[in-house]
Amino acid sequence: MTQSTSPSIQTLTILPGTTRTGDPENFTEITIRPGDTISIVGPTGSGKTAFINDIEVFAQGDTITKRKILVNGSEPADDLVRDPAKKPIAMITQNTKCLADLTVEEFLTMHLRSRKMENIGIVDDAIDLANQFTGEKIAGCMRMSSLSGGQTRSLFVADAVSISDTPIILLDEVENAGIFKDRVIEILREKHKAIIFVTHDPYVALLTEKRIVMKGGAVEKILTPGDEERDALTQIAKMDADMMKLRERIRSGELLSARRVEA
Ligand SMILES: Nc1ncnc2c1ncn2[C@@H]1O[C@H](COP(=O)(O)OP(=O)(O)OP(=O)(O)O)[C@@H](O)[C@H]1O
Repeated sequence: MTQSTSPSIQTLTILPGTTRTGDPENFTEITIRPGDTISIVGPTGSGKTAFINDIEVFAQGDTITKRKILVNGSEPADDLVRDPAKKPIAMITQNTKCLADLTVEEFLTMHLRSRKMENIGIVDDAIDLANQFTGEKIAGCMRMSSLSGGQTRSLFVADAVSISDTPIILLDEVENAGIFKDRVIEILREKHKAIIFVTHDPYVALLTEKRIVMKGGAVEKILTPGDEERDALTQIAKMDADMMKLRERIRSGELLSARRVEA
């Protein structure tokens, strides 16, 4: 059987806590559903990581922010919070690194076995999926410890989708890490996963449907731009593609003469 052990999540609700100065946060509730794409933006130190950490630990007024997280409208059951096999949330950060001396295939197979799932092509599916997120090809025979940052994060997102089958994926500032963010968003939306990015990247911010703006440790605004930003998104997609080309040229050792900056 290849059943998911994560429980069915219809809604995840964030209830307000307090700002860094102890005042009540100014929103009623934020509800996240499968398929939602959300970015968390704001200046350095504004509380973005604290916000997704609250989601990751299912805060119950017991973190510095005093927020509460409800699952399907209620306080989450204990096993949902404590049993890693049942946890419906995967968090992938810039610092995600795998020290296991295993091949990619062995690593994924071990994860499958720990979840009592049979490998009927799931490992291959996870590797194929990871390869859709990164331009640096991942093969099953590669050692986990030799993967680049982009490959590792792509594999962990694919692992969260294919093996953990978690309905909610949190990504903390992974934008410069060699992953195709538009593909990640597109595929996770297709697979009906909720994805929440902490980001400083304008392209990611505009690719997501909802934008939560943080300030002083609190949610300052919740934006749902809809069509209003469609033209800006087209322009930013082009700028992002140009920046990627430039990055590749610099990586390959090219000297950028002023004449040839625009590729
Ligand atoms: N509501 C809050 N009440 C009290 N302290 C808070 C609150 N929110 C965040 N903090 C604290 O403020 C500090 C900065 O928060 P955080 O790391 O979440 O910011 P950030 O926006 O992720 O910053 P960066 O962009 O630099 O990663 C942390 O020490 C955090 O614990």
